[in-house]
Amino acid sequence: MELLSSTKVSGGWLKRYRHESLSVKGDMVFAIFLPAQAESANVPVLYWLSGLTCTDENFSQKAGAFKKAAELGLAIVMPDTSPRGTDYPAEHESYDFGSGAGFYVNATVAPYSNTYHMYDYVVKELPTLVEEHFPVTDKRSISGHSMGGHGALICVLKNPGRYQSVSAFAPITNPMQCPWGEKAFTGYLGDDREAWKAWDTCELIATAEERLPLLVDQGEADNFLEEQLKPEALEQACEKAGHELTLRRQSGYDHSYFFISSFIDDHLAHHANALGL
Ligand SMILES: CC(=O)Oc1ccc2c(C)cc(=O)oc2c1
Repeated sequence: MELLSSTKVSGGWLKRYRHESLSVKGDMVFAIFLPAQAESANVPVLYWLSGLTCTDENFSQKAGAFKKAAELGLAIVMPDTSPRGTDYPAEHESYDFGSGAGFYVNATVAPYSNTYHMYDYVVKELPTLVEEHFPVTDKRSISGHSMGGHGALICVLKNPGRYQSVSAFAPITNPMQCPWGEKAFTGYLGDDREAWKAWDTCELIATAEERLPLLVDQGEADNFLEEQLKPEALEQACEKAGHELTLRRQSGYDHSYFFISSFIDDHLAHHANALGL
């Protein structure tokens, strides 16, 4: 692992690293915030999954999360949103597919199937690396925004027992039924829509083995609300399955990090509570 930068913030440290990933067969960059408490004890970790076009840096620079995380004694790990450094067909042509848009799946369609294994990376490889090299416990929570909200929800639903809590900001709740998801799933997973169900929150909710309560914030002035995000689909799936959902429709908020920064403290408190902080 190569340390790229180290910055003191809120009494803790924000560090960025580059490392060689086996899951994506190439270099990946991630950031970790370590609160001051990590100097004397191991602390639990919140994994933050960012949305389309983002890198590890959007959350660290715009969410305003570190003051509260420092108070709580919570580490935050921020991975990138796709493999980098390849040049596959269509990989760099649009903001919603390929580079910056890994969708947290394991691609099965060539050539993306060579390296687009963001699910394995964020669920297994990165936590193993983090828990080996940093003063953290194996108590994990996960959250994310938009494409990353979809990622956080599927990671929890597919891995009972692995996370203590989950939340999301404006998640893509039903990717099988929206343009972003249909494009990404066709490109990464192929034409068989049955295979897509294993990566769709609304499908996974029906058969989940563990039912961690979901905290979701959704801006009512979000331009992507009706066509892409579909919070009502999540409401219906949760209602049908008896899955606890706190869906907060936030008047006037859009899809930006201004929205995230307005409510991130509530999400950190939700995770801290589940993590016993
Ligand atoms: C920094 C920032 O604003 O990030 C951002 C902007 C737009 C989007 C969209 C449209 C989708 C998504 O998944 O993430 C995302 C993130």
